Amino acid sequence: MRFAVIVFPGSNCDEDMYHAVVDQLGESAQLLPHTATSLAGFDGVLIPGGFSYGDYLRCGAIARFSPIMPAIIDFANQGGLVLGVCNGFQVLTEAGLLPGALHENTSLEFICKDTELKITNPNTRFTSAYTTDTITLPIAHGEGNYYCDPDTLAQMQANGQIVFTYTDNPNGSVADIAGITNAQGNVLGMMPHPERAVEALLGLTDGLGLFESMAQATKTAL
Ligand SMILES: NC(=O)CC[C@H](N)C(=O)O
Repeated sequence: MRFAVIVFPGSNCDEDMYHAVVDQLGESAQLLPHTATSLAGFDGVLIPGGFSYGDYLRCGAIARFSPIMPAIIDFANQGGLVLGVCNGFQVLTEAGLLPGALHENTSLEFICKDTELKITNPNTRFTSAYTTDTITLPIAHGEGNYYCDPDTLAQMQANGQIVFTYTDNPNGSVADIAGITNAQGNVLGMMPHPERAVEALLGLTDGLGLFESMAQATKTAL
């Protein structure tokens, strides 16, 4: 499987994402600058965390207009797997590829700690490799407070689009939401960082299952 890891000015988890899929998973990947305009030859897109364009206006609001975005939107609309983590999740909501928005944490503080997550939908292209329903991943964000209107929430619940929830909500997210997919299930956004939890040396390994699930889903589909 060949992943594109998108690099915006201000991304700071791009190398971690690359390390996770190449060094830990054994798949191939390429760091792709925000100025690129094509995703030809890639089977999956990883939008990493960070502070794209300095978080000016709102997190992800400027990245959403970068040259690579039309290609990402096309890729997603054709059913390609797209993962956005943290700032990547914010970019995906700004781009309209995922419903809702990320507000400031209710504490108005940047929160950096390990969190326990419940896998609320194990039957997705991002979670199928997990054999447990509870995992621990780190969070590191100032604007992770997920919001959507009640109708959208009900629709997502009915469609199984809520994939991860916090067991102890750290940021005020509606329905304890930590990660969601689009209705088609090929785009996932999540605030916790799976790429920071892929080897014992980092203290956590629960992120690996997510990348394994993506690789399996792509190989099955090919
Ligand atoms: N780690 C991240 O991607 C942080 C995202 C964003 N800059 C925030 O603070 O919410």
